[in-house]
Amino acid sequence: MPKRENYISWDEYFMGIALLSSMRSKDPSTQVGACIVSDDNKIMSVGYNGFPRGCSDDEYPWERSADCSNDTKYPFVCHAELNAILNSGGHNLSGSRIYVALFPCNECAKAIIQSGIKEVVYMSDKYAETESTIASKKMFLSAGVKLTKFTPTHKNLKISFDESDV
Ligand SMILES: Nc1nc(=O)n([C@H]2C[C@H](O)[C@@H](COP(=O)(O)O)O2)cc1CO
Ligand SMILES: [Zn+2]
Repeated sequence: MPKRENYISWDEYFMGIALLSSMRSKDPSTQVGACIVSDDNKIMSVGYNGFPRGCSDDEYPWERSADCSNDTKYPFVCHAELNAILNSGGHNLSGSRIYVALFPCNECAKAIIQSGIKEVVYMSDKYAETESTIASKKMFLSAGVKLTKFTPTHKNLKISFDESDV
């Protein structure tokens, strides 16, 4: 029997895991997931955006704007990329790549560079015009981190929990 042809690529597999992780996010406006992969395609870590451990999703604000910035989510939320780096349990991430649904901010860019991640594969760049993203790109360029826009061959993937589909 010939092998299956319609299997997903490595990039689709890892971005798929990043997107599945993002579905755990409680952020009502933007859900971001990240997946860190070694140069021999082993998954090192995953993460999604959320409040730090012990900071209840039900107590901290999910607002995007307020008179006082501490009444918004921004000072408190831990980004998907930082969570993925911190969740890697101290493993050496040198030479790895990070798959992320949304282009990294300047704070995550610093953590990505300092942890030795060599490539960022991203899907959306919806905040490309912001100072934060412009600063990220400047640092990634200086640090020699490769930036790759994700190019899927499948338009979408279906996951079914129906046991008769196995
Ligand atoms: N690269 C990123 N990774 C992330 O995890 N985030 C998170 C922070 C917030 O929880 C949310 C963005 O919210 P909003 O400004 O689109 O309502 O996504 C944001 C960015 C953008 O730089
Ligand atoms: Zn960030």
